[in-house]
Amino acid sequence: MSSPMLSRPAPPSADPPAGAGVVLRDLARSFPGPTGPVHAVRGVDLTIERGQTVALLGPNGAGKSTTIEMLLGLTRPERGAVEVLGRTPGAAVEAGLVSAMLQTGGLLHEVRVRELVALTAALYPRPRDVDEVLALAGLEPIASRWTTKLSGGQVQRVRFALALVGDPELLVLDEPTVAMDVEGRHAFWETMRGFAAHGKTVVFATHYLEEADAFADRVVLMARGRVVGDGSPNEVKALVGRRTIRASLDHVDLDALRRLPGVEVADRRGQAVVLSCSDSDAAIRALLQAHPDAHGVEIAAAGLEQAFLELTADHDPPAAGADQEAVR
Ligand SMILES: Nc1ncnc2c1ncn2[C@@H]1O[C@H](COP(=O)(O)OP(=O)(O)OP(=O)(O)O)[C@@H](O)[C@H]1O
Repeated sequence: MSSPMLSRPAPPSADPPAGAGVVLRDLARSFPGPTGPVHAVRGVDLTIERGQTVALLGPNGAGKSTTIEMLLGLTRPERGAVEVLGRTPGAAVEAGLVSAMLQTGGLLHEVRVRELVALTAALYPRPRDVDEVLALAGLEPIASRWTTKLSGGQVQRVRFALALVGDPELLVLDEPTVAMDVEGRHAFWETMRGFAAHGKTVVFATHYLEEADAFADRVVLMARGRVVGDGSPNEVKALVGRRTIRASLDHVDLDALRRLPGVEVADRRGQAVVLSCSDSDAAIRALLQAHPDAHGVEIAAAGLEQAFLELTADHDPPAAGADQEAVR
């Protein structure tokens, strides 16, 4: 992909865009690979309401970027249809309704940060105030720096400013916080929260389970070119339904713990035992009855990572040539 943002001149128009945020219907796309076609996206159906913040979560090669490229009209689908704010992707971009922050693409050289944000603002019919955007993206201290003199995290923040300055209705972000440090990531998501609170639609791809969990209203799990789970972060976790009980117990027989009702797996981690449960209510009752001396007892819902691993395990055969890697 050649550009970190989509920013096109738009005819001035005050008409509110109609329709759902994004509709993807039976989208499919494959690429030629060394051992046959790589089926990057294999029939994705998704409707994203306006105002939703949706995380596309999946491991490397799941098809997130290809889906995003089709959503933005940068890649033509082999099959299926895309509608963005009631229009074709191209028309939505032309109207200045969509901005994107993609994984690749450099910044314009020979300009300073502030100039670049101002130049981009001039492409849009109703841009945001440049100083406000510089402040939102945490760029005030480096506003007069040349774009060639920035760290990876600073480049990401500039790209974020460029995506925000057009005040789009839909913001599409492909792994936006890669290269940001923890503080930068935190500030980024705080700003995104403010953006989404104005009723804007946000779609972002991420490997970071905690980001999807903390920021999205809805998590769409993708694996091997398909949607394998879809719901709120809590619903996705409930799809698996597993909970973990952790307790400190002296002199306990792990095999006996494994035989307790509702317990699937029992492990020892230092002083504690950890029980992975299919029925945590039954398991905790049985555990406390058998071991009234148990202390430091904690029950936790499954993380998204566990949900992801269970939902994608042996779902279907891998796409030809598609590398399967673990989520971070
Ligand atoms: N232009 C292309 N040519 C050939 N294969 C491609 C191309 N683009 C994507 N692919 C392949 O399609 C599959 C899906 O890739 P895609 O980039 O959409 O996944 P992803 O979920 O975004 O992964 P990542 O998290 O690593 O960015 C991968 O196997 C990838 O190698």
